[in-house]
Amino acid sequence: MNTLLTVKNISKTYQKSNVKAVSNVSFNVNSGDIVAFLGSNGAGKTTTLKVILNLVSPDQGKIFFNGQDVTHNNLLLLKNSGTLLEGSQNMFFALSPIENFVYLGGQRGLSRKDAKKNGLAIMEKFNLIEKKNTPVAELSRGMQQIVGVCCALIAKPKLLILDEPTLGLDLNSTKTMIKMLQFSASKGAGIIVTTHQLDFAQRVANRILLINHGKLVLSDDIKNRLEQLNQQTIFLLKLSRAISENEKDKIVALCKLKSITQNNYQISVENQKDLPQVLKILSELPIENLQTRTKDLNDIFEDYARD
Ligand SMILES: Nc1ncnc2c1ncn2[C@@H]1O[C@H](COP(=O)(O)OP(=O)(O)OP(=O)(O)O)[C@@H](O)[C@H]1O
Repeated sequence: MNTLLTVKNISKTYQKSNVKAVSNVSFNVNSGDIVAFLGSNGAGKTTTLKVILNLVSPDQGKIFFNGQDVTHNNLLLLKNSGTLLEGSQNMFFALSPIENFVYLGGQRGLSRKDAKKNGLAIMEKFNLIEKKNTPVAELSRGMQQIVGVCCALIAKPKLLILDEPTLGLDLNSTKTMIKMLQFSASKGAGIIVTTHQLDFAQRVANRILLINHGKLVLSDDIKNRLEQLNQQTIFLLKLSRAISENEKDKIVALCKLKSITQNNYQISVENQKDLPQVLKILSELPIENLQTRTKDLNDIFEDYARD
């Protein structure tokens, strides 16, 4: 798959607040990629997206689209991308979804007929077709979000940049969103999606970018990273009493022990050869409940998005 977007060494300090929001960030988005761009509040995700879209000018670094430098002249990027940015509206609230599709589709070179057809086909998938003539201002927040995503997808762009597209969406709409994004990626689109919903990120994306205090701290294939993490065995234990100091010493000599709540513990066995010995220690504890669990994106996030 070819590289659609290259972000190279971008940095941005906001003069007003003197905050270094983005620090030397680099990554690629390939055709067919769904990249989950994750990080805590204020980590620098939106600023990075705004630099890509030339809405914020970087202090250093370059943006390339299809190999062409679009850092300061992003017409090519805008022509080939669909965006949904947090807090800024990519549609007109006084207009209905259909009117927005026709206007925004027209800007992207679509005929009225095709703009309507594309927009309504997406609304239908979200079961929202009966609202096609209702002004966007009169829709619920979740519905507005869906119409925003329809507008971003209207011209079947090569690059999709979606800032928190699942904000306010119910379970069914989130599932539809996952299917739509995966369908677009299967047709060759490259997608960057920011979200705080890690289960959504894990279900939709094939790659993860994690930013912390403006610095990219992880860029990896999600499956690979989870497979690596799940070489470990994790036990969740509920005991009838607290672990004694002596028991604690035996456990931490072999594995990691984390106290969750009173009498509830998590034990992570990193080395499989230690498992028989760990099981022996566990068999001597007053266990009320024992579960094993696999690691997920929450664990990656906890490891990398610390202060
Ligand atoms: N226009 C601005 N002027 C000054 N500082 C800003 C501006 N926009 C963002 N910042 C600061 O830059 C940092 C990064 O903000 P940004 O919006 O990029 O984070 P984010 O990762 O998108 O956060 P969230 O998940 O909360 O949306 C924050 O400390 C924020 O206060």
